[in-house]
Amino acid sequence: MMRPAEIRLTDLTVSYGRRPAVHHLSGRFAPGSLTAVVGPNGAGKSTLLRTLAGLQQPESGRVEGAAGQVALLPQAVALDRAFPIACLDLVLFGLWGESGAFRAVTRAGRERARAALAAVGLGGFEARPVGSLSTGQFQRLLFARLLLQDAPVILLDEPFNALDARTAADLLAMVHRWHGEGRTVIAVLHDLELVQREFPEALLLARDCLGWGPTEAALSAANRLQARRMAEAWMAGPELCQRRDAA
Ligand SMILES: Nc1ncnc2c1ncn2[C@@H]1O[C@H](COP(=O)(O)OP(=O)(O)OP(=O)(O)O)[C@@H](O)[C@H]1O
Repeated sequence: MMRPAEIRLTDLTVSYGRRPAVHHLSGRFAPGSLTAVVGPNGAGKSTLLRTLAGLQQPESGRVEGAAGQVALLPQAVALDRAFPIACLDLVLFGLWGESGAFRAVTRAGRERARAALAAVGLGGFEARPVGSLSTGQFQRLLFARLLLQDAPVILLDEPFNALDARTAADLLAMVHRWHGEGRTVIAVLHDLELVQREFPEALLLARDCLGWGPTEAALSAANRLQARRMAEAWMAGPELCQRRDAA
C-alpha cells in the first residue's frame, strides 16, 4: 500500500443546481486519521464522500490529496444487488485498478480474492450469486472488495446500517485494522454513541461545517444543537448561498 497523503479541502462548495449540499468547507484529514462524518439527513455527508472519490465535481473551492488514493463503499441503498454475478467475481472488481478491466485476472489475484472472502467470514461463498446474499452478508462482501482494493484512503457511507451486532462488530474490527495499518478512514455514521466510543475524530456537517477535530469537541451539545437548527431551516425551504450572492 502507498502511504496516504494529507487530504486538504479549501473553501469547498458542492451544489445540485444552485443548491449547495456542501458549503464552504475547509480543513484537512491527516494521513492515517480515523474520522466519523456526522450530521442530519440531507447534510451533504454522501455528497462530501462522493466528491472526495472524484465522482462529483466541486462548484467552487478545492480538494487536494485524494485523487487516485481512494476506495469508496457507497450507501447500501445506492447499490443494485440484482446483477447476476458470483461473490468471487464481485470481489475481483477490487483489482480493476491494478489489472485493468480487460486484462485477465491472475491466479494470484483469485487467491487474494478468496483470502479476502475468508477474512470477512464468507469462506465458501465464492460461487454464490450475489443476489442470494442477506443484507449483512452483502456488506461483508463489499468489505472484501475494499480489502482487495488496498487503497490508502477508505471512505465508508453508513457502513453499519441494518446490520446485526455481530456483523457490525466484525466490520468495525476491519475499520480498526485499516486504521492500524496507517490508512486514512472516513466513515459517515448516524450512531453517535458508536462514534464517541470508536472514532477519535469527527466532522459535524450540516451543509456548513459545525465542528471538525477531536470527537468530543466537534460533537459538543452546542454544535449538535446548531446542526439541528440548520436542518430545520433547510427543511423549511430551499435557500441559496448567501455568501456567493454577496460576492
Ligand atoms: N443527485 C442529486 N440531485 C439533486 N439533489 C441531490 C442529489 N443528491 C443529493 N442531493 C441533495 O443534496 C443534499 C445533500 O444530500 P446528501 O445525500 O449528500 O446528504 P446526506 O447527509 O448524505 O443525507 P442522509 O443522511 O439522508 O444520507 C440533499 O438535500 C439532497 O436532496
